[in-house]
Amino acid sequence: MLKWLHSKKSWRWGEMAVKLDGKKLATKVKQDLEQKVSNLKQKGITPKLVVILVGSDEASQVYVRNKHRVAQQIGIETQDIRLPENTAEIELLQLISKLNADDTVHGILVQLPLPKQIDAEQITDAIAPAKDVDGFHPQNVGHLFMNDPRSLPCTPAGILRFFQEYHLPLAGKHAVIVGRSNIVGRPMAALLLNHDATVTITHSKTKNLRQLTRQADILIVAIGKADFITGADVKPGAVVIDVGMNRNAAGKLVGDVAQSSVDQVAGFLTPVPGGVGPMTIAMLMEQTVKFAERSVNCGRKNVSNS
Ligand SMILES: NC(=O)C1=CN([C@@H]2O[C@H](COP(=O)(O)OP(=O)(O)OC[C@H]3O[C@@H](n4cnc5c(N)ncnc54)[C@H](OP(=O)(O)O)[C@@H]3O)[C@@H](O)[C@H]2O)C=CC1
Ligand SMILES: Nc1nc(=O)c2c([nH]1)NC[C@@H]1CN(c3ccc(C(=O)N[C@@H](CCC(=O)O)C(=O)O)cc3)C=[N+]21
Ligand SMILES: [Mg+2]
Repeated sequence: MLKWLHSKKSWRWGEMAVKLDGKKLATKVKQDLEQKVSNLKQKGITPKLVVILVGSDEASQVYVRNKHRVAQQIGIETQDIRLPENTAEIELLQLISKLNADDTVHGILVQLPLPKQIDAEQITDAIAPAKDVDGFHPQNVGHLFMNDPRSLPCTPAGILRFFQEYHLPLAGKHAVIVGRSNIVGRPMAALLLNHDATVTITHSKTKNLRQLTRQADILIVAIGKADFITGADVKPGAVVIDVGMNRNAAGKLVGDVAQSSVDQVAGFLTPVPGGVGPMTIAMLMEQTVKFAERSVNCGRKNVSNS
C-alpha cells in the first residue's frame, strides 16, 4: 500500500509533499512483531523490556507510558521502574547491574534526560551491550560507526525504515542532518553513511547552515526548536524528516519544521505527531524482540550479559 503510493508519485512544483506516515508504518511493524512474539512464547520465552524513569519530567512520563502501551499490544512484557528525582547515581548503577544479571530481562532502557546528580554516560556504560535496546553503549556506537551494527538507536533506525518502506534511495544522496546529539544526529549520520549517502552534520556552531540545508536531497532536523526550518531552507522535492518534539504556546505538539510551508516545497515529509515518534517506539519493540530471539538462537532461554 505504502509502496504503491510512492511508485506512482513524482514530485512537481505546487504539489504538497507526500506524508511519510509513521503511525501507519509503526502499525505494520507491530503486526509483524505480534507474530514473532507469539512464536517465541511457544518456545517458552516472553520478551521482556525494563524501562527506568528517574524523576518526574512530564514529557518523559508521556513517552514511557506510550512505550508500555505499545509493548502490551504486542505481547512484550514490560517492567516500569520509577525512581525519585533525588536518586543517587550508585543506586541506579546497582539496579542496572541486577538487571544485567537477570536472565528473564532482554532489554533495559533508562529514559533520558536524567537528573543532574546522575552522569548519563556512567549509566549508558553500565548497561550490558547485549541488553542495550537504545544502542547508546559505546561498544554499540562503535559497531555502528564501523558499519557492523549490533544495536541501533531507535530514532535513527525508525527514520531508516521510512526510506526502505517508501523506496527512497539513499546511495549518493546528499543528506544534511541538523543537530549532533548522541541519541539522534550522530548515530543518524553513521547509519546514512553505512547506506552510501554523502553526509553533512550541522549544529549550533555551523556557519551558513541554511545554505547547506538548501542543498540537501535528504534533510533530517533534530534540534528541539519549533519552526526552525521553513520552505525557503528546503530543496524542491527533498525528503524532510522532522524529529523535533516541542510544545508550542497553545500546548500543541510541534516539530522543528514549519510543516505548512515545507509541505509546499518538499517531496516527502514526516508529520508531527504521527511521524518519527511512533517509529521510535516501534523500533524499540523490534529490538527487544530481536534480543529475545537471539537468546533462543544461543541455545539458552535468555541472553547473558556478556
Ligand atoms: N521523535 C522522537 O522519537 C525523538 C524526538 N526527539 C526530539 O528531537 C529534538 C532534538 O533532540 P536531541 O537530539 O535529544 O537534542 P539535544 O538537545 O541533545 O541536541 C540538540 C542539537 O541541536 C543543535 N542545535 C541547537 N540549536 C541549534 C541551532 N539554532 N542551529 C543549529 N543547531 C542547533 C545542538 O547543537 P550543539 O551540539 O552545537 O549544541 C545539538 O547538537 C528534541 O525536540 C527532542 O524532543 C529526540 C529523540 C527522539
Ligand atoms: N533512553 C531514551 N531512549 C529514547 O528513545 C528516548 C529517551 N531516552 N528520551 C526522550 C526521547 C524522545 N523519545 C520519543 C519517543 C516517542 C515519541 C512519541 O511517541 N511521539 C508521538 C506523540 C507523543 C505525544 O503525544 O506527546 C508522535 O510523535 O506521534 C516521542 C519521543 C524517545 N526518546
Ligand atoms: Mg513524530
